[in-house]
Amino acid sequence: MGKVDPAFIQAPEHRPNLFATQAEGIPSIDLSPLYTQKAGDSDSVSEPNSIEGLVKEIGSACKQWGFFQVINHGVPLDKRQRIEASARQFFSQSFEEKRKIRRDAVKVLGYYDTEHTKNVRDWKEVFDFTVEEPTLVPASLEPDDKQVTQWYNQWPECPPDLREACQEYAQEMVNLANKLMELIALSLGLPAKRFHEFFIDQTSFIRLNHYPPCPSPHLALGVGRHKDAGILTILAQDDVGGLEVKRKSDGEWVLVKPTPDSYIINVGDIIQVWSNEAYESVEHRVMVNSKKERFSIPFFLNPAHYTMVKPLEELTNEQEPAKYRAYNWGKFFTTRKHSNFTKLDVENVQIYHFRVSE
Ligand SMILES: O=C(O)CCC(=O)C(=O)O
Ligand SMILES: [Fe+2]
Repeated sequence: MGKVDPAFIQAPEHRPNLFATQAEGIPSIDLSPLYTQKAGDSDSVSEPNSIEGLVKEIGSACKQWGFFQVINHGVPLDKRQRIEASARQFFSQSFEEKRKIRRDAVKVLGYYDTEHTKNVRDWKEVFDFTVEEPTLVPASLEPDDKQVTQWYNQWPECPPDLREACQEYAQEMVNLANKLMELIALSLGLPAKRFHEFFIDQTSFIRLNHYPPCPSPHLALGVGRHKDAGILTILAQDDVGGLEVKRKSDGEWVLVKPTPDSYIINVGDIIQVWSNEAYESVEHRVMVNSKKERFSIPFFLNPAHYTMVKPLEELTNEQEPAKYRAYNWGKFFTTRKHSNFTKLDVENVQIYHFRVSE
């Protein structure tokens, strides 16, 4: 990636303001109440008294921002440092080396540097792997085709410990996601374990992102504006910064300042549908800069391919009817994966296509 190819250039209204002043940022939530419960309770957040405050904080962050940051989250720092170091080593190799595990139309996991968000190319290179090996997904995009296929990860030869670092880290992410989903369930007035079934046969994946320095950071974006399609995202960003969130209160883009050893959490489209819009998935994007490269690692929590996503019955009634028709996650997910890979002339599939008009 040298000179800026026109494929990377954003329309004027979507270009970043590199000099935006620092405004009020996303809430920071301390998860230590989860880990200071009496013995025997440490794996569950179903003990209401000790975590009531935490549930309230999570609920209001989901409502007001759709984004928050967590500290004292219980993920060991050495696991994070190990995957971050492996990611750096992997991306520092030659393109010839990286392309050995390049994604193609059949093998959808692995390395690639040509992702498009809303049909503009992103200034980044990535490595994707799924948490479940193999991951089951629909074999075709055809709505009526019920055949299933398996996705396998592609691991690089070098660095040799990348695979283990990724697998260990993935386990930590699943555990943290489980705890966060219990808190989110409680915040919606649901039983803590309401979302447990959606961890079975999950299609979750992790992406190692590398944003190289860009000669024209005012024209391009590391990732164009978008919402995350899944349930929940847990993001580790390095100390460079660049992630911006569209603030719900006024539509301003605000920078998420890096905090060491914290994770950024955001609600995805599926929580928006399940909660019947009590919580909304919020737009975000990534700025790049001309001097520093940046690394980030999002974990995308996704349900099983056979999940029919629709507003939860407990959260709908005659006064609050379901705002969405049910859609099949597997078809939605594979359609998205396919269309981010191939530049399309039409808009990507979006949840509002399933929105019931009022
Ligand atoms: O790199 C980041 O900070 C965020 C990346 C992101 O939003 C995504 O990959 O969906
Ligand atoms: Fe995202």
